[in-house]
Amino acid sequence: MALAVRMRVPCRALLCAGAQLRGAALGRPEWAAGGGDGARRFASLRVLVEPGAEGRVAVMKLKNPPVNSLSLDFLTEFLISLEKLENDKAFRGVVITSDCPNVFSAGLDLREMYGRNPGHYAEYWKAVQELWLRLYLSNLVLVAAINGSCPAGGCLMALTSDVRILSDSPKSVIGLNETLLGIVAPFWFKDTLVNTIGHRASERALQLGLLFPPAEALQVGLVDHVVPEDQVQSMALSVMAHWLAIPDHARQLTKAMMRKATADRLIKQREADIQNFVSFISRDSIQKSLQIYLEKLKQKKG
Ligand SMILES: CCCCCCCCC/C=C/C(=O)SCCNC(=O)CCNC(=O)[C@H](O)C(C)(C)COP(=O)(O)OP(=O)(O)OC[C@H]1O[C@@H](n2cnc3c(N)ncnc32)[C@H](O)[C@@H]1OP(=O)(O)O
Repeated sequence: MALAVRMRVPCRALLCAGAQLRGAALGRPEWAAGGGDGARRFASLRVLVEPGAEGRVAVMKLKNPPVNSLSLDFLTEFLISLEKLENDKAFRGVVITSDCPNVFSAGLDLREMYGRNPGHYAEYWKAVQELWLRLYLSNLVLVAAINGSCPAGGCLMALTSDVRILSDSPKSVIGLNETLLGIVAPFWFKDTLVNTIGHRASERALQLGLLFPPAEALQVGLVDHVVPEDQVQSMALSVMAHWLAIPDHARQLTKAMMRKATADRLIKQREADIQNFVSFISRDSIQKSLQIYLEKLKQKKG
């Protein structure tokens, strides 16, 4: 039954073209015996996977300092790790969290979208699509333990989870803030948000590029729980236990029923979406906006 609902998306192209070529350089994740409970752990350079609870749950820690920006290499490693977990029948759920202080993920890596060539933009966008499809259609229970700032692509990752727990900290803002950068969230980012908080709230959030502080994120339904910083992971594991009490096949079929139509919209036009992205991001005006935004980030530091 579980096989019937495995919604394998065509990730092979990415994993072959990207990951295998990069594999050696990236320090391909390796399984290693670990933990007295017989659970396994593995690590790559930028993704650390540890057993969470009773060997059924893995905790995936994003470890791409300083801000877990989603570079092409990071995406590739993340996808390899996720596939390992999907293929290991021991695991039924994954908690996704950050190993970088105060930041869950700064979203897409702006350096992948600025000053590169069209071929690079196309490769990068394909990887971003793949990340979304693999997470959104995952058979695993995914819980995002959001322990810091979560803008744009970081928010997209969190939105693909089944449950979101946000730390109660002034740094923990979350939202699709693309318009603040002078860029536009693609339709599948928008669809994911609409599916979570509804049309009107999404319209406002997207146009204004809102980054919601914890109380507001909870109120609008962008996250499900707000807890003190030191309780984010324990809360995630406790919520996970609740979800794992449901038989997998019934939960997976239900998840597929809820999400398939949204995913299919992208699957049916992946190539067109890539071309659209490449021509959009290559525009002089968009490159200028990104340059200004990157400079602002640097100035903030000085
Ligand atoms: C039609 C439709 C078609 C398609 C149209 C196109 C659609 C594109 C969709 C885009 C989705 C995205 O995710 S776009 C990305 C949006 N992301 C953001 O706006 C977040 C920007 N970052 C921040 O706000 C902050 O860095 C934050 C995450 C809060 C952490 O603050 P901190 O004070 O801890 O750290 P900082 O000092 O700011 O940053 C540390 C270093 O990391 C760098 N850095 C920060 N964010 C970065 C990022 N996203 N990519 C690369 N580098 C980043 C900074 O420049 C610094 O570099 P050094 O100075 O060198 O050390």
